[in-house]
Amino acid sequence: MQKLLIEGGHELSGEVHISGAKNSAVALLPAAILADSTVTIEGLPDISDVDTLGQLLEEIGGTVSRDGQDMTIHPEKMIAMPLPNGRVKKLRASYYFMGAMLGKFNKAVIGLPGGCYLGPRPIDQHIKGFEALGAEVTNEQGAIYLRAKELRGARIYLDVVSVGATINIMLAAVKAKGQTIIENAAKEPEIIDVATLLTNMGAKIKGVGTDVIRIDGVPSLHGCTHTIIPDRIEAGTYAIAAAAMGKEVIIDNVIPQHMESLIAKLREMNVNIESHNDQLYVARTKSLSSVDIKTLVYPGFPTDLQQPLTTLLTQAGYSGVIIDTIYSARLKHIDELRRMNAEIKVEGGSVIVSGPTQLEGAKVKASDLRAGAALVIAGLLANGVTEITGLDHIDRGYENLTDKLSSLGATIWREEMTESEIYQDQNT
Ligand SMILES: CC(=O)N[C@H]1[C@@H](OP(=O)(O)OP(=O)(O)OC[C@H]2O[C@@H](n3ccc(=O)[nH]c3=O)[C@H](O)[C@@H]2O)O[C@H](CO)[C@@H](O)[C@@H]1O
Ligand SMILES: C=C(OP(=O)(O)O)C(=O)O
Repeated sequence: MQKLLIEGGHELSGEVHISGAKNSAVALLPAAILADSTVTIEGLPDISDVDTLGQLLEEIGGTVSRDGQDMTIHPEKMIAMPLPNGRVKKLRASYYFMGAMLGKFNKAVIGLPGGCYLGPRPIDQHIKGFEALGAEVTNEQGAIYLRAKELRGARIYLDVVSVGATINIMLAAVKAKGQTIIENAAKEPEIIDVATLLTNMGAKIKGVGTDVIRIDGVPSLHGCTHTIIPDRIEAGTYAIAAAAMGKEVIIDNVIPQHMESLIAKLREMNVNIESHNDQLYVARTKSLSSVDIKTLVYPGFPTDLQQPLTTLLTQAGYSGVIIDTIYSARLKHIDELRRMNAEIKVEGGSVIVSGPTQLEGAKVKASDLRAGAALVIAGLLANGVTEITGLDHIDRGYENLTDKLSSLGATIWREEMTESEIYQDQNT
């Protein structure tokens, strides 16, 4: 087990290349199950979620080969292997095996997913969708059992705008008989990416990127090659790091239109940020202004950048208020930031961050992926050395974080933990 060490106070400059989007990757790979022939996904990020999904595809009989950022999946010999336990618990997106296997085999057994703890993360809307398509769904000892004689298109209104439910219902519906209409669908760019793959596989999908998606079922889907979109959350994390410590940072391989809410907020904070083609240019300014932030579904401010932005707000004058309307309990970074001298209060559903504050290096723990990102940015800002544990979370979503930040001039490295450090870490 390793820990991450950061000696703070070093300016960032240079160029960082953004990897493929985690939240697309984790849906594109299960989507390959639906094809009858070979699917290649190009530009995948080198993160543990992708490794785990590759292994799960092999568990159900797929042949999977990896060539750098590309993964080729041969689905011909896949079977409806039950996956009630094991790897499915390591990540959130294993829930996409429900929709994809139901769509392909009319049955699936998938253990309830893991992933970041952000407060309760129900999947009732996914299940409502599967049932509307004709599946019988039961929860037996922590695994979801899905069975259908045949899937038939249906009109499904999502009570909550959900990325996972929108994609999962698309996966289950693309081969169902007749038309499926998803109303109050989510509009995230990753959903469009998945629909693009499915369309290239032969699916008939209209309206993606709006809140009504229409799917006309087709009897079979074929293989294809698909290139993933860049990760707007990884790009946003580097943009926030550059706003904190950047002399001049170029963030390469981004779609700026996917990042408008963040760019607007950073400008409101007085950060120097410009976009040009597929690059962002970011530099810190002498004084940052506080802003208030409310996370919303896309195109609103993403909940996945709420925690990193909290760190930046500790550097801004006066007080900024953050309200996470998607995951109100996504707050586990706060105590850790307080250990580093941050002044943060939680009142009702509001997080009030005061600043500017000189952060101090400390031993802290990443309780989830973006809490980890928030702590890394705090480490870049802090006096002295910050030690971060809980790297398994960070490794789920950030490719080569240490190398990417080192190449920008950060002093950051990983070290093996001693047995007593591991013991202490596991008991705190
Ligand atoms: C793998 C992946 O893509 N993860 C992303 C995805 O998670 P995920 O797909 O799990 O998040 P959702 O969009 O489904 O969740 C949005 C909100 O809907 C609620 N909800 C969701 C489903 C459901 O059946 N019932 C229900 O009540 C959730 O509790 C949450 O409050 O979108 C989140 C919101 O942008 C991001 O933080 C995650 O990074
Ligand atoms: C919450 C996240 O991921 P997951 O849904 O995979 O847990 C995230 O990417 O910030």
